[in-house]
Amino acid sequence: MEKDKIQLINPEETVIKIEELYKSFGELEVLKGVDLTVQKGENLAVLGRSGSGKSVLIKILAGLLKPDRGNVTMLGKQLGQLQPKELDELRLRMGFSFQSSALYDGMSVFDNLSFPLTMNIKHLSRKQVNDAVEEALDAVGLIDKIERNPEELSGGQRKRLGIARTLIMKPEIMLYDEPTAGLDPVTCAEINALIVEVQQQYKTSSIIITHDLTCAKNTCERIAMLIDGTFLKIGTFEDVFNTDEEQIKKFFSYNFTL
Ligand SMILES: Nc1ncnc2c1ncn2[C@@H]1O[C@H](COP(=O)(O)OP(=O)(O)OP(=O)(O)O)[C@@H](O)[C@H]1O
Repeated sequence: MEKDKIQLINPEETVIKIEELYKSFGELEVLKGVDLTVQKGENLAVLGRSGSGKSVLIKILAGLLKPDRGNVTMLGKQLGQLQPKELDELRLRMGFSFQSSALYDGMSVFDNLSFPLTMNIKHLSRKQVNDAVEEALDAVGLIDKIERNPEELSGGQRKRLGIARTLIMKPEIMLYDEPTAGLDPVTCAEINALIVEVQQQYKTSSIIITHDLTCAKNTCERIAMLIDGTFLKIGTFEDVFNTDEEQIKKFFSYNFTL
């Protein structure tokens, strides 16, 4: 897959802007002045060692954690200035593919999708709900599983269902936390392809937190390397891969699975 051939929708428009972000837990300084922008239509991977603060960063973007200092602007709204209702409205414009986003195992695949839709958008007709569920399942290649229960699906299919559950709300931003973790190489490749399809079909802009270099290379226009609490290097995969920075070279040498 050749990511550099994808045309960004509007590379001039910034949809995520992170400025001078700090977060500590007691004595532990995790984020120490993080700056980052994501352009409209772009997929950006955040790479970093275990414990470097990737999940903390994505939780701040999702509004689940508050930073100690700094600003996050998403879709033109500054997170720190939003009232709870405004934050909820903003979050409806974002899709989350987190490991913790558990599926409802007691409900069918159809109900797993129709439930969040009808919870968030009132007064939809039965046909509108059916059409939306079918469109989201079609997008992730699970239309034939519509009457199954999630526990009957494989790990990769469950991941797809989780993504469909966010797509049903037509998100403008997608946040993926370790989308390929725990999957075999073939399933990883399928999820990577799906992430790119979502970007193209739904015109999303995304941040993808990952350890998986193949995922970063095949799904993202740019990579941001989180080391010692800041982004040491941001650029194309090749820019980052070919850097002389010792800590980045070490990260790539231990993670080289391409
Ligand atoms: N709520 C919390 N309270 C205290 N410490 C926390 C909390 N959340 C995260 N940390 C600490 O912050 C650091 C960064 O954690 P984080 O989960 O962001 O790492 P990560 O880069 O996502 O790692 P991994 O790749 O292993 O998932 C870790 O040392 C972690 O123990």
